[in-house]
Amino acid sequence: MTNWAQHFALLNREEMMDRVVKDFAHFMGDGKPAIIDEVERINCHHNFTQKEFHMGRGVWLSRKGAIKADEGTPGLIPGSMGTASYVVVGKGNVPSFKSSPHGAGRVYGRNQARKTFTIEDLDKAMVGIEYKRSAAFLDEIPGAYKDIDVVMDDARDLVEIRHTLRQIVNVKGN
Ligand SMILES: Nc1nc2c(ncn2[C@@H]2O[C@H](COP(=O)(O)O)[C@@H](O)[C@H]2O)c(=O)[nH]1
Ligand SMILES: [Mn+2]
Repeated sequence: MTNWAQHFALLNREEMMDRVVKDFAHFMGDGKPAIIDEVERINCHHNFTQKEFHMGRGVWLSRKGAIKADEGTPGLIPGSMGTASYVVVGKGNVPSFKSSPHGAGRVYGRNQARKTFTIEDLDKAMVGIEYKRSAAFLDEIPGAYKDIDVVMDDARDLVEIRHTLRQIVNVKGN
């Protein structure tokens, strides 16, 4: 059942990426879709459990708030709607069970963030980034998350940074 659910989730992520590529090709094209040269796809998930082999034995490993960071495995570590995100490659760190953080992680819980921040705070945090202005996103304001650069520095034994991505547009559903 776990394998089936994981496979279902993988196919969902593939479908989402297919749609992004298709829409991007339309956006870039002049009347007809542009030809997109897709060089690499990083299909990276967090919050899952699977059977793996670690330190000499088979274990059921749950990565909660974590991604797999096996040696050479590409991954994504997002910051927040207003800060940098990282394309990484795993180092296969044994004591961490070949894992790394899945994102910046929260300083404020969702309810706490909604009570602490205002829409004006969100406007200030999102200067220069195109986003859908709504109080519905106050719980995801960049200030509700840890500093991603500190998190990345703490994770230096777990992953190598390949690319640092800067936010231009943020799209969230509400
Ligand atoms: N690049 C973006 N990263 C984001 C955004 N909102 C949250 N985050 C980061 O992702 C992780 C995981 O999110 P979660 O919804 O599973 O908690 C989180 O810790 C943040 O670091 C975003 O809009 N863009
Ligand atoms: Mn999530």
